[in-house]
Amino acid sequence: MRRVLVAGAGPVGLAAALTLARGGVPVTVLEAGAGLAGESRASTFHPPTLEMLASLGVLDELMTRGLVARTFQYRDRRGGPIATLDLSVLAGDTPYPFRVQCEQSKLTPILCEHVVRHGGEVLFGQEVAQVTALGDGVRVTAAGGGRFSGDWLIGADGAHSAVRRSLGIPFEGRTYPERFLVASVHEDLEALLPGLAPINYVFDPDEWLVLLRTPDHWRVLLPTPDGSADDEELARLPARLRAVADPGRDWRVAHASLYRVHQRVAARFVAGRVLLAGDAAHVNNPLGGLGMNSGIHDAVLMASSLVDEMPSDEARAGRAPAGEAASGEAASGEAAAVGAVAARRREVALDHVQAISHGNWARMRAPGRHEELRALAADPAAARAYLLRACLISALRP
Ligand SMILES: O=C(O)CCc1cccc(O)c1
Repeated sequence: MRRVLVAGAGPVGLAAALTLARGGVPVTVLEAGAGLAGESRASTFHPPTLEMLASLGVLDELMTRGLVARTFQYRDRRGGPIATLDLSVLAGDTPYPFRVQCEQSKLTPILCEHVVRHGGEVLFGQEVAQVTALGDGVRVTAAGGGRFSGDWLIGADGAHSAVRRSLGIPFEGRTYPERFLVASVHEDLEALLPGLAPINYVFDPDEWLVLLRTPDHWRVLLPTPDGSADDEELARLPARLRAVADPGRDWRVAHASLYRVHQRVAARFVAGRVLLAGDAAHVNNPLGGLGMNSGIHDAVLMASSLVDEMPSDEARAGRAPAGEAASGEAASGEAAAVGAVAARRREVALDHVQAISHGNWARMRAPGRHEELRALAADPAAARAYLLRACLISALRP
């Protein structure tokens, strides 16, 4: 047996699968849905993610579907622009000193096609029901009764991860007091609010918001108090949007959804020969666009460690001339190296992803930061230091 199983065919699971398939490791992706998910919350790709997608051979295809965003803006809801940060200050740090705005649902078909092209298997309608540890591997039982075995399993099956639940790994943290209402609209917001950047964080002590461009829409994120029915809040949406900018009629809303937002981190990202990646391992609020990006980083780094540590069948045969015992030692060495990567990813989730996204949420309503942000934007060295952290470049450096 030499195979890695991946639960979940979202951007995280498929990035892991493509890393494995390109590294010559046989991989099977088990996806509960009948096809790739069409819904798309994440919509921004940070520079280090672009570097990883380039090394996986899929960046050009993503770039043809997305928009390059070289700047983002902090604004005051009443006073307009405060400061525009320019990612060009990262030109010495990354070949991609910009963000790419593109819905995750445009990336997953590209990744899936490349996984299959590199010999990987993607099976739909296979919902993970149970995970069982075997001596040197793992067995997955699907809800329909199918059984799959592998040397390792990567659980990339989202915030409600069946893999994490099956292993009984706690997922503790907090739920934000407000719900997030996200509307995708067919309006030209640059005409309504001149000077907008492609990504705009609009501060206000009473009602902050985010305005961001995707290839197909502008998106508006409005925090929404708890305690009212979803229908009631969706009925209030036209008036709330007209209060942002008034075109003299209601905004054209393509779709809108209301959801709760959590900050949670799994107690462990590795248990035996099972790894957790992306939302299965950690969830955060969407401010700063860190969820999918850090999840892709988990996927590529964990899968790369498996490629490095899982010897080919030929190498394994050469490495273990003394039979079972030697092969067992080799296997425990693999597990230790992979476990160290998983442990580092948990530190990154806590010290970078959770800390930055929560700080972004706190800043949206906090008064009196305008001068500090203007000074930051005007000082290239300070802006670089800030953006290295905000774009998760620092999180990947030793
Ligand atoms: O900060 C970002 O780039 C993403 C913010 C965001 C907010 C709401 C929905 C969403 O898709 C992204």
